[in-house]
Amino acid sequence: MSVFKIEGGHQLKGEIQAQGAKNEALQILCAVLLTPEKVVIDNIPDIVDVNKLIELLGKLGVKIENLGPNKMSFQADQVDLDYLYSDDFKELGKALRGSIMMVGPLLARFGKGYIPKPGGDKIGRRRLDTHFEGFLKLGATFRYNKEEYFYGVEADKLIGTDMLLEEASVTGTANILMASVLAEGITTIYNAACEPYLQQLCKMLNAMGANISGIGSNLLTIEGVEQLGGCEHRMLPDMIEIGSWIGLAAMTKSEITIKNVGWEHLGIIPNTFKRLGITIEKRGDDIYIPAHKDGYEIQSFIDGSILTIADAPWPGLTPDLLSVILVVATQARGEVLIHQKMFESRLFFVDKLIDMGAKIILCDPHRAVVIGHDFKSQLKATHMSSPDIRAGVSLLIAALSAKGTSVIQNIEQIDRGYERIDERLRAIGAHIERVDA
Ligand SMILES: CC(=O)N[C@H]1[C@@H](OP(=O)(O)OP(=O)(O)OC[C@H]2O[C@@H](n3ccc(=O)[nH]c3=O)[C@H](O)[C@@H]2O)O[C@H](CO)[C@@H](O)[C@@H]1O
Ligand SMILES: C=C(OP(=O)(O)O)C(=O)O
Repeated sequence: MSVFKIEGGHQLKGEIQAQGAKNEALQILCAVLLTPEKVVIDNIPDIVDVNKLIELLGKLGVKIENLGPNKMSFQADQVDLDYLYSDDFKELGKALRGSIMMVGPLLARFGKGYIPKPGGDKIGRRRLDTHFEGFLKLGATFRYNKEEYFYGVEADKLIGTDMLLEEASVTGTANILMASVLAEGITTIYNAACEPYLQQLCKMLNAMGANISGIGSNLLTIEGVEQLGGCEHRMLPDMIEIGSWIGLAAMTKSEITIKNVGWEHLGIIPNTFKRLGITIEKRGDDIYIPAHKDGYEIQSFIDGSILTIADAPWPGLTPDLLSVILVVATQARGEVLIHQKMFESRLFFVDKLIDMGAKIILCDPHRAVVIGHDFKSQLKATHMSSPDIRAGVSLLIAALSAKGTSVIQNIEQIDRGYERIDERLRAIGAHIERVDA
């Protein structure tokens, strides 16, 4: 097993290109199961979770061709449904969160979809009720094997209906949407999640011949069609990675340009970093972050009270950036309350930051107050383990800004979502090595 060895305290400089979006990729790749025709996908991030899903598709019989860097074609014309009953599927299927989104397409096209309880980050309860309630509404039957943690849905035919989701679940909306595009009649999904990931999925499905309206809103209307065809699709840049690089630049006082970010899809993210006092310049489709030589100052609310940064379903702030925002605040001038509303175990990594000398009070599992050092005191290097993908990258950012050499274990968590992170960071001057432990 490898670890990252990081010598902190160096300024970085240069350009970094954002990879394709992980969470979009997981949806888009599942959608290839909806058609026997060829689907060409570009800007696929070369990361562990995505590669595992591609492996799963391959084992299901999907023909996969490499068409160049980050570009592949997929053809699901000979799907081997027997694979769904294999032990191999039970093992591989539970290795990532995104595999759950194979259920909707399989149910819609083949009348059955099975999946072991999916993995993903251990960041609190991650229920799947929204997914299965949606399938039930479309007419499917549901069974769950408690011993094996194995879920299954079956239906001879899906019938469109109106549904109001209990919560705007990202993967839940994608799953139900992919089932309903081939259902008979009209389906409406209200309280639908509408992240750019989902907008992209809707656009792709329409390019395949689906009839979805309301894209980008929380009310999707889907007129079912009998079959879908092939298409070409290009993934957006990963907004979570972009946010991570903004945080990295500020915290290491580095001048960094993030190339081709897809500004119009970043929502509230740039403004949230501006709230922390970080200067973000739009240069064409790039983000330019100057070196923050004099630090950065957290804004207060208009009435002078302490700023709160909280997550919310899109177009609110994605919960996946709160860990990065928290770590960046540890060197800001001022204080902020970080409120992680969605997940109850995502803030525990702050213990490590406190060990490194950060001033943080964990008020409860959802809220932490951060009092910034204004660079008057550097964080101290330490040994730490990456608990989840975003806490992992946040600890990595902390280590790059800290004094001395840190070691991060369990870096598979970071590799789940960040493509060749060590190599790309070295290219802009980071002192980071992947070493065998
Ligand atoms: C593979 C993938 O795409 N993963 C993302 C997806 O996970 P995922 O789709 O699993 O997450 P969900 O959107 O279903 O829900 C996330 C959590 O937020 C809670 N919740 C959700 C909606 C809501 O309106 N209120 C609410 O409290 C849920 O109960 C759950 O605890 O969306 C999450 C929320 O953006 C992200 O953190 C994950 O990176
Ligand atoms: C929580 C995340 O991923 P997953 O849903 O795949 O665990 C994430 O990307 O931050």
